[in-house]
Amino acid sequence: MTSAHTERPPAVRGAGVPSSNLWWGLDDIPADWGPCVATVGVFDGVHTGHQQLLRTAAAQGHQWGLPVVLVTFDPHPARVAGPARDTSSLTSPQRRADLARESGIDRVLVLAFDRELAGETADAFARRVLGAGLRAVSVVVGEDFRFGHGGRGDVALLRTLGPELGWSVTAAQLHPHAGVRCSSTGVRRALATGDVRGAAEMLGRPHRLEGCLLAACRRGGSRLHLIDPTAALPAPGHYRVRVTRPVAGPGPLLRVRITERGGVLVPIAAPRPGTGWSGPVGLDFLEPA
Ligand SMILES: Cc1cc2nc3c(=O)[nH]c(=O)nc-3n(C[C@H](O)[C@H](O)[C@H](O)COP(=O)(O)O)c2cc1C
Ligand SMILES: Nc1ncnc2c1ncn2[C@@H]1O[C@H](COP(=O)(O)OP(=O)(O)OP(=O)(O)O)[C@@H](O)[C@H]1O
Repeated sequence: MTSAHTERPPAVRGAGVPSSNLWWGLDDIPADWGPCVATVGVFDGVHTGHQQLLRTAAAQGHQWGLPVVLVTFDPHPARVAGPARDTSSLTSPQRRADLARESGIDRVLVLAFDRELAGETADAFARRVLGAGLRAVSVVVGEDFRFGHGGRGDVALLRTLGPELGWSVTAAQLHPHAGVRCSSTGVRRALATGDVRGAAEMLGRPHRLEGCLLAACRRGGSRLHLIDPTAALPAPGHYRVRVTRPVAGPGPLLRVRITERGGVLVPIAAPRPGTGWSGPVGLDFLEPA
């Protein structure tokens, strides 16, 4: 049996108010849960393609009077299985859940992606998670969705299992950006070249880095201590960012520097405990500066 729990974060993480719509594993699902509409995938970017898919799932839930659940994985499956590739994080599970909620998702189930889960067959995963766990009556995924050991599960398998497990399948068309499928990979590539505007176009919002400000550099500036050390950094250089804080919301525009060594230097004094600046901040990357 695959371990159901991924690591629960401390009470406050990220620059947003902690999400209350998260389940950290199958054990968190209430015993009387179901039926529901379910969608599955990493959804790291929650980019415009994902948003379109999520709105399709949300519209179905609305029409049928059912809650909509997004099943996601942490860490990114490609850190555990398959060929090595850039899996730097565009969102934390908490932020993913906040963004998913904006597209009409009611609950987010985070599954710890470990070697054991990577070894589970698509058939077994569908039965255990979508069937027994969520009691899904509708599964909504992109038409190229793959899952299960070796990525062998697909839309056709979900459709084959439908009559037995009681769900219908919607395979959503893939939303393009500049003529190619909008993808988290595309967003990571844009950030890696410093194209934060292009990344924002694909995301439908600026890319955000979340962290705490530390007094660690000269001339009164601060260093951003990233909450997630695997967060996707824009290429070294200067950028105009909007600072956001929990509850207080959008703050000032600043010019920050990403160093060659992956430091994030912010030209404001580090906060003192008890000031409005203490606690986590988010930097929304608007444009090169
Ligand atoms: C039960 C399970 C087993 C998986 N095993 C593998 C694997 O062996 N190799 C691999 O590259 N990906 C594996 N994956 C990851 C999937 O290929 C895919 O990345 C994941 O389902 C998320 O879909 P998405 O990338 O479309 O968001 C597995 C996924 C699941 C749910
Ligand atoms: N452009 C898109 N339009 C609609 N649905 C999409 C799009 N891209 C991905 N999806 C769907 O969203 C779900 C999550 O996909 P996934 O997280 O793998 O997206 P991705 O952006 O391609 O990620 P990566 O680039 O890291 O592989 C899957 O069901 C997938 O089919």
